[in-house]
Amino acid sequence: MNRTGATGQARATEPRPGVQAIKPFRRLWIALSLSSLGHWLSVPALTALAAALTRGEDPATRAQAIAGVLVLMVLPALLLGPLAWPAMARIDRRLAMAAVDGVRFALVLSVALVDAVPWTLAAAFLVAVASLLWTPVTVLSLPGLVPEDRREDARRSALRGAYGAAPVAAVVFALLALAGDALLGSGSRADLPVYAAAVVFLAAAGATFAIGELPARGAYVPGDQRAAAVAPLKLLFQGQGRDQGQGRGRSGRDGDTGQARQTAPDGVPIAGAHAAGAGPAVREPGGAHAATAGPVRGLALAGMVIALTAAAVVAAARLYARDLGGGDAGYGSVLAGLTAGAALGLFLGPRVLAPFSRRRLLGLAVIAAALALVPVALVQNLVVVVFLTGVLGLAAGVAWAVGTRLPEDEGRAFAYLRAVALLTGLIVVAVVPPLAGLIGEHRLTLGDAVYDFGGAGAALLIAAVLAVPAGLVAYRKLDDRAGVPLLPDLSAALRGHTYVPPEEAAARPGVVRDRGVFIAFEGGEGAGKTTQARLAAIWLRDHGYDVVSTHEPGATKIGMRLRAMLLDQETTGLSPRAETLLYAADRADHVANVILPAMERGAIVVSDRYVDSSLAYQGYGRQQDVDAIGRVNAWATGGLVPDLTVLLEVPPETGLGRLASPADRIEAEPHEFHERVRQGFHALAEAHPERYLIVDAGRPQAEISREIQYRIREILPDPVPAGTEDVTSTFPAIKDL
Ligand SMILES: Nc1ncnc2c1ncn2[C@@H]1O[C@H](COP(=O)(O)OP(=O)(O)O)[C@@H](O)[C@H]1O
Ligand SMILES: Cc1cn([C@H]2C[C@H](O)[C@@H](COP(=O)(O)OP(=O)(O)O)O2)c(=O)[nH]c1=O
Repeated sequence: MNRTGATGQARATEPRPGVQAIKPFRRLWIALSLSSLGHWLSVPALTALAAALTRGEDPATRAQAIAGVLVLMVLPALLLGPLAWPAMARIDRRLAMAAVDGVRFALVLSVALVDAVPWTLAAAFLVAVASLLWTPVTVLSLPGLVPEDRREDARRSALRGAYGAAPVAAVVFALLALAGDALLGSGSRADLPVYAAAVVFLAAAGATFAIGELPARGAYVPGDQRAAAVAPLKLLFQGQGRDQGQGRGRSGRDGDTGQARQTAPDGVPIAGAHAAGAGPAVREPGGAHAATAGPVRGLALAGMVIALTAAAVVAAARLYARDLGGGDAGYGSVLAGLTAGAALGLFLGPRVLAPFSRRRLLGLAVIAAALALVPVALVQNLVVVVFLTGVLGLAAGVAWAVGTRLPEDEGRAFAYLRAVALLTGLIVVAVVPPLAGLIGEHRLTLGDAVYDFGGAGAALLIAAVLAVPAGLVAYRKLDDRAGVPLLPDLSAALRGHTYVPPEEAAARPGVVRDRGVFIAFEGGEGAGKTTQARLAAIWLRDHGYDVVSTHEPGATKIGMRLRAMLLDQETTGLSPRAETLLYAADRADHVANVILPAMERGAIVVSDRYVDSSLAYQGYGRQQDVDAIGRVNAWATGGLVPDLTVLLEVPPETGLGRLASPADRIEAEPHEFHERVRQGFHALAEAHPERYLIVDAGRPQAEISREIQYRIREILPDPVPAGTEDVTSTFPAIKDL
């Protein structure tokens, strides 16, 4: 923590007003969030109504009614998801969504009035179909509402609205059930939450209508939203391995975005956080290729376990809460525990144990979710069950966030994980309630001890018995640090660094990590790297540090010759691999002859560009294998990773517009190239927020350098007294170099 009370990226965007300040976006956000709230509320409301309508019937009929509602609410995402995209591109989205939410209002209201199971089931299906439309509406509308450099923030904010509505809905449902019980007698008004869901949909329709400025149509390029519109069943049928094989070369359109996607409540992705590109910290040779069968199967198993545990809880919750004496309020509380835990897990996932292997973390989170299901099934106390489902949700949320960002899968991990999870979820919600009904209630007597258990608890236990070994196998298959003991690895990660087994450390004499500090400045052309690197160096020197300012390419004698070859417009036909190796050669020389000697004597090294430039330009920009480039560079540098990388972000047109001198070979690349580079840098930084500072470099130089000074102070050997930046920010801004 620092004086601004935030870390990394949060601080970087702090001085800017939130994306919610953009009025049309705020209106879209409100409408989307209300609509999501209606969706999430209608899940327990319709399930509880189905349960109430079959109250007098045998347990099997009851279980089928509950399973029916849940199955019909999952089915559309599995079958119809991709169809929503072209549909939403062609019509007036604002009016369509207002109408759709109006229809959902009428549907849900009619369910409460008709009071019949078949109509409840039909409405559940139709409500879920309508939910599919919101994601394409949001994604397709953003370009018209939000400037390009805020779009990522906007997507994330939309995601938070859509996901965050789930725990809110569960709490609202529980409160309504409680209120219904208190005011009208126990269990008498199962339709109260249904009316509430109808009202929320009506409000959503009104809010959608009020958006006003939503761009009417257009902005749909079939190729662009390709990953978002993948048909889950097709993906499963074809198999991830084949898809990956096709995508690996990052050639053509296939690997162009490098984005992972996240879902809205309907399970359809909102193009979301970038896939975490392999940063320079690629240290584990085994972890780089996911195209091999083991990790793919591991990912599939992980998706199955996440869905198995979470869907089992959702499916059993109504019956289980009743068995534990909690009724609908208890049902809502269990769902609230699960969804709040999951929301927290999704938020923490990318941040948790940052130096720890992501694949190991995914495996561990999956095992944790599976293990949490055991006490959920066995403990006969509703309060404890709510708490434990929160733990389960947390583990599942972390697993989901980590699994969908696995860099090696080139953005496909999300679509695949989602497809596996949807199918598993569908099967689980179809099977668990009938299984619970089939098992029925039993009493175990062991001596004096009596243990009552209901079918729901037993069904959950069966799910746990399946999930735990599946989780263990998933961990085994995902583990990219097999042979590295888990406990020291975890404890090193808790202390903020990556565990290096003693043998490996001995074999890496070149890397000096306990002396000196290494800071890299990265970003696109004209972002201000040179300016800010120099300002930072001046500031550090002013505080008595031994500072070595350096840059890439061309900081050594050989490097200068390589630089001339690399940047000369006359150099034509240089193959991307040769270009990569020349930059890596320059870097190897740079590390060996400039950076390491400086660090050995305890200096602070400030470098204008480092490994990330190769990952972003040669990897993302030239659409080469980012992992392979990471490995080449890890070898070239002996694994030296900066303590801090300052990423200066500006749209390419702004940065290129700042440059006065004629374009060099790389600057002369087309706009799409520079856009890919920018996205690449962003993905790299997002993958390791703990050692990046992302700065909006469109602001005045002094403001930027102050922000950088705050962050650098955190990693300096001796703290620079707070307040010095106020003095040093008056440094004359360094003009062009
Ligand atoms: N924050 C800023 N706002 C406006 N212009 C800037 C800013 N930072 C740097 N510049 C100017 O932009 C140009 C490129 O800056 P430079 O530091 O050389 O970028 P880079 O090293 O990233 O290519 C220079 O003329 C510099 O004075
Ligand atoms: C270090 C590095 C630079 N580059 C490119 C980016 C720049 O266009 C060029 C470096 O030129 P330079 O004149 O140093 O540009 P800048 O002031 O923007 O840093 O080389 C790579 O493509 N890969 C790399 O690994």
